[in-house]
Amino acid sequence: MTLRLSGARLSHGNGVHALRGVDLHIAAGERVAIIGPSGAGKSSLLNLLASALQPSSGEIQLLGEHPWQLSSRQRQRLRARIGLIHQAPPLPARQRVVTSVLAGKLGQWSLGKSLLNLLHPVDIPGARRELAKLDLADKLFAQCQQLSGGQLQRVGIARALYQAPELLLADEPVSAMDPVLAEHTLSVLCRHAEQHGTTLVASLHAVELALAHFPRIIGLRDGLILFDRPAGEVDQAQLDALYANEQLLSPPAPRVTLSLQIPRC
Ligand SMILES: Nc1ncnc2c1ncn2[C@@H]1O[C@H](COP(=O)(O)OP(=O)(O)OP(=O)(O)O)[C@@H](O)[C@H]1O
Repeated sequence: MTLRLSGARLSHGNGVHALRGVDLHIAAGERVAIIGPSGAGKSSLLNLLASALQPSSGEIQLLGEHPWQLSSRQRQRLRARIGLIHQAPPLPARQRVVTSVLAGKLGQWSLGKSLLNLLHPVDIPGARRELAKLDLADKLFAQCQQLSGGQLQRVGIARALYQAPELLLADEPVSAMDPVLAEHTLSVLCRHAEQHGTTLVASLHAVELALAHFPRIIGLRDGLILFDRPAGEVDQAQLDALYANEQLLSPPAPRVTLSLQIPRC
């Protein structure tokens, strides 16, 4: 079993209840997309699963551990087994891409090797290999500040691929990419997960990409799971209910092409 949430609630510092009692079980090797309207709690859920945030109440089990019952050192070791891809990767502006990618293994390397890596990249071929999968090998020695938003997202993904974690979490990983790159990048992520037996959980605004690439879809709304079903069973009525927005005059629920609902990897 990879992860389990029981009655998980999360309130942010300002009192906003981002998650209001989530029960969830995801088995090892599953690929799951989380969809839902803005503010539904998708990022909050992923941060909970990354053990970056502690639930206000309820239980969480990750990779067979109870993260908040561990010492901080043990929790650090658990986090080294989890990769979190951010929508806007927090990479130092002047850092070289090669160093950013290799930093994916900092949690697994000794202090000596980590420090050495800051002075001179210790595995340039490894970084080049992951960047090449994302068509970014030519940026190996560029500074992060020289990259576009979509290129930065791919550096963040290359870093997570290099880390090769057991659990890979991705928060809107392709939001800054054009449709062709987004499609390619999700294929790379899914193929990596399949080949390594990695559990992959990604939040996505592009419903058609979620349906096309992920066998299981979770619809989140107002901090609660509205539906949790195989991609092939998600229908337009469920999507309409998920994205209904009474505040807008004409709610534009996404219309999806059902022919895209075949998982490709
Ligand atoms: N750090 C924070 N402090 C206070 N409130 C927060 C914080 N992060 C998120 N929230 C609130 O928690 C709720 C859920 O936010 P979250 O970012 O998890 O939603 P989301 O589904 O990822 O949204 P989006 O699709 O727009 O990224 C929102 O009401 C948001 O305003």
